[in-house]
Amino acid sequence: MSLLQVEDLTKSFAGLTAVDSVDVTVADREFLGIIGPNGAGKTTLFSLLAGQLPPTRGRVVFDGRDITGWSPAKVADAGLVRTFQLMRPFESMSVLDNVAIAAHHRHRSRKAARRHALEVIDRVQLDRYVHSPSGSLPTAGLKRLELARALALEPRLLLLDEVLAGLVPAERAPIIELLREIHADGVTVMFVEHIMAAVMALSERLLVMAEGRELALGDPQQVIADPRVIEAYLGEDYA
Ligand SMILES: Nc1ncnc2c1ncn2[C@@H]1O[C@H](COP(=O)(O)OP(=O)(O)OP(=O)(O)O)[C@@H](O)[C@H]1O
Repeated sequence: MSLLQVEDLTKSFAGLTAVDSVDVTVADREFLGIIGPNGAGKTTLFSLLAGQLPPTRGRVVFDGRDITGWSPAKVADAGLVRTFQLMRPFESMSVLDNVAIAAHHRHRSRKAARRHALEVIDRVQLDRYVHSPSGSLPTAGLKRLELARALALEPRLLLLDEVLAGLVPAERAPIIELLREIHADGVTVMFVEHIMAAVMALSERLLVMAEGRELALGDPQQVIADPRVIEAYLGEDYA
């Protein structure tokens, strides 16, 4: 069963078409990797799906409802949640308070929101930082906090935008494992990432974007062997 249907999705910025007639269907509980060169339109696609940008053209259907043009808050309430490449926690506030603010969208009472926030903080293994100001977290901790804030919204579909960027390889492995667990818990994931080892370890299908368009979509092993993908993104060294 499909959870997300994207039809002819297009976004133009004064003369530049950042996302150009993208059609993609994501199955419930799928893990879809998305790769492509800088400026390919990956982040803009996420902004269109999550309601941060209105499309110039096209339609987004999520869980059977046409959510095109909905506000980010309404989209998140429906269960479609994104993380950001540039993380923006409230730095002077504790990890707990940052996650509790997100949890409040699902839990009306302060007590229930804090209880849910603590569960999510445990889930992402940030428990030893629970009362620390989020500005004091190391980069890997900030990544976990960004995941926790998204998970506190109880997503059905999670859009992950370069959650591994800025991490050294030793820090990546536990986050990759965490993403695997989140997916195994039943969350559908769309995963924009440049770290190919992670993309290949996690993705069930792979979408390659270039110049706003779909260049290839399908089985990850087949997609990375496609000469057009090698030329546009991976380079001969990868192949
Ligand atoms: N608000 C905006 N106004 C004008 N142009 C924009 C805007 N946002 C993005 N663009 C342009 O749209 C194109 C796609 O950008 P986008 O950030 O979506 O690419 P990306 O694939 O996410 O790249 P990266 O891998 O570097 O994050 C780029 O040429 C970018 O400069």
